[in-house]
Amino acid sequence: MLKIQAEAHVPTELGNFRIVAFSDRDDDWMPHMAIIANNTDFSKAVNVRFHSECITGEVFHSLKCECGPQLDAALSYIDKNGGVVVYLRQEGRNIGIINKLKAYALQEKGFDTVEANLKLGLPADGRKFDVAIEILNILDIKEVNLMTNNPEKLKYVEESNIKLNSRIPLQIKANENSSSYLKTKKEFFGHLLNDKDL
Ligand SMILES: Nc1nc2c(ncn2[C@@H]2O[C@H](COP(=O)(O)OP(=O)(O)OP(=O)(O)O)[C@@H](O)[C@H]2O)c(=O)[nH]1
Ligand SMILES: [Zn+2]
Repeated sequence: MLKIQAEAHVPTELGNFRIVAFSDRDDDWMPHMAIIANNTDFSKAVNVRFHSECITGEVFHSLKCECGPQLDAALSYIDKNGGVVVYLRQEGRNIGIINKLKAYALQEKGFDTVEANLKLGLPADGRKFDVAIEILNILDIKEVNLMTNNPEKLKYVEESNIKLNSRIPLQIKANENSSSYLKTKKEFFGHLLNDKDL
């Protein structure tokens, strides 16, 4: 059963957070995590982001996607307004970093982000967000303002026991590398993105 395995306070450049690791195993090297701002008021709707891991964007500052700036924006937002980032170990929309790099290699040949996954025999998006809902329940969060542009994440909350109070858009302006990736997100996945920043 998923449970809190460890937690500690960590000061960061973007704020002081409590970082909590969740797993059903105490020897899990890749646990899901919650990054919780100190000033979070759990008696009101909590600002929450479900964020899927992207090592290329968040650690290596890749310009192919907007995951790094989105994560930083979400952390800065919760530092100011209270809230929780649920960091999910779903690298590459849950196909893993090896397959994501294979997909990137196909993208170099002209396939878009969805076509590349499909050509590898993998789903366009292999994620489920039940585990994020489970984590909110463990944290006893009853109502959320969800920081996302992804309608699928909103649907998971709407269909859960947690109340969706509002959506907080989290759109990062495209650069020349990320523009086609973001356009595919809007066209294929129906992401709620403003055209002017694509
Ligand atoms: N397979 C694949 N995954 C990618 C690619 N680019 C980024 N990703 C992954 O896409 C995921 C993006 O996660 P999120 O930012 O949480 O989710 P999102 O669906 O974009 O929704 P919001 O950001 O909430 O609007 C991460 O797991 C990235 O590793 C790609 O070209 N191919
Ligand atoms: Zn990314």
